[in-house]
Amino acid sequence: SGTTRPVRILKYVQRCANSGDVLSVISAIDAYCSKVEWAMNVGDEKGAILDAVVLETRPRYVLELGTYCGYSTLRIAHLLAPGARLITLEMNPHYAQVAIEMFRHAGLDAQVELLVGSSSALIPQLRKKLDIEKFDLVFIDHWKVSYLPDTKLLEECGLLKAGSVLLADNVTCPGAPDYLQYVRNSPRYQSQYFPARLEYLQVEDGVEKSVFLG
Ligand SMILES: O=C(NCCCCc1cc2cnccc2s1)c1cc(-c2ccc(F)cc2)cc(O)c1O
Ligand SMILES: [Mg+2]
Repeated sequence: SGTTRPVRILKYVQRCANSGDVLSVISAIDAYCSKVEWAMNVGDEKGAILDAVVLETRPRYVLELGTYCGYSTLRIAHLLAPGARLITLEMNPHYAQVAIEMFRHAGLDAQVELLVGSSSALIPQLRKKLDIEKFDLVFIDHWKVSYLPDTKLLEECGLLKAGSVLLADNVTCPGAPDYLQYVRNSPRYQSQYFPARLEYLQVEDGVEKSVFLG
C-alpha cells in the first residue's frame, strides 16, 4: 500500500522547507500542489484573502472547520497575536496526524489545538471542553453540505457574538448554495463575496465573508 497524498505533501515539506519557518512551509505546500499533485488546500490566492481577514479581525479566539494538511491553519496561526487561541477540527485521524507533523515542522504546534471528530459532535462541546465563550473568527472549509447546519449550530450554541466573522471557502466551487442563500438573506449577517480562482487551477471559486450582527 502506497502513501497518501497528505503524507506525500508532508514528506516534501520535511525535505524542502526550513523547519521553524512557517512561510517556507506554506510556500513548499503551494509549490508541491501546483507542480506535482493537486490538493484541497485553500491555496495562495484565497489564502491572501484569509490573511487579510485575519489581520483586520485581530481575533483572540479562532475556530477552523476542516484542517486537512494544516495549510490554512498555519496561515492563520502565523498572523495571530500571542495569547490568541486557534482551534481546528478534522474528521479524519490520518489527516489530523499529518497536520500535527506539519505544525511541528513549522514550529507552531504549541499555537494550535486540533480536535478529531465531526463538527456536529464537537461544536456543542467546545464551550465546556475548551472554556471558550465566543469565537471572533470562524474559517469554514469542511464538508460543503455542513456549512449551513454548522453555522446554525454555532448560533444555537451561543458561540458567536456581534462582530464575529465567518469566512467560508469554496462557496462557488464545489459550492455551498444553501449557506450562501442564508448568510446573504439573513438580517443577522452582513455578507461579502471575494471572487478568486480555485486553488492551483484556472477554475472560478470564491470565499464569502459574513459578519454576525447578533
Ligand atoms: O471537500 C473539500 N473540503 C472538505 C473536506 C472535508 C472533510 C471534513 C469534514 C469534517 C467534518 N467535521 C469536522 C471536520 C471535518 S474535515 C474541498 C473540495 C474541493 C474540491 C474538490 C474537487 C474539485 F473538483 C474541486 C474542488 C476544494 C476545496 O477547497 C475543499 O475544501
Ligand atoms: Mg476548501
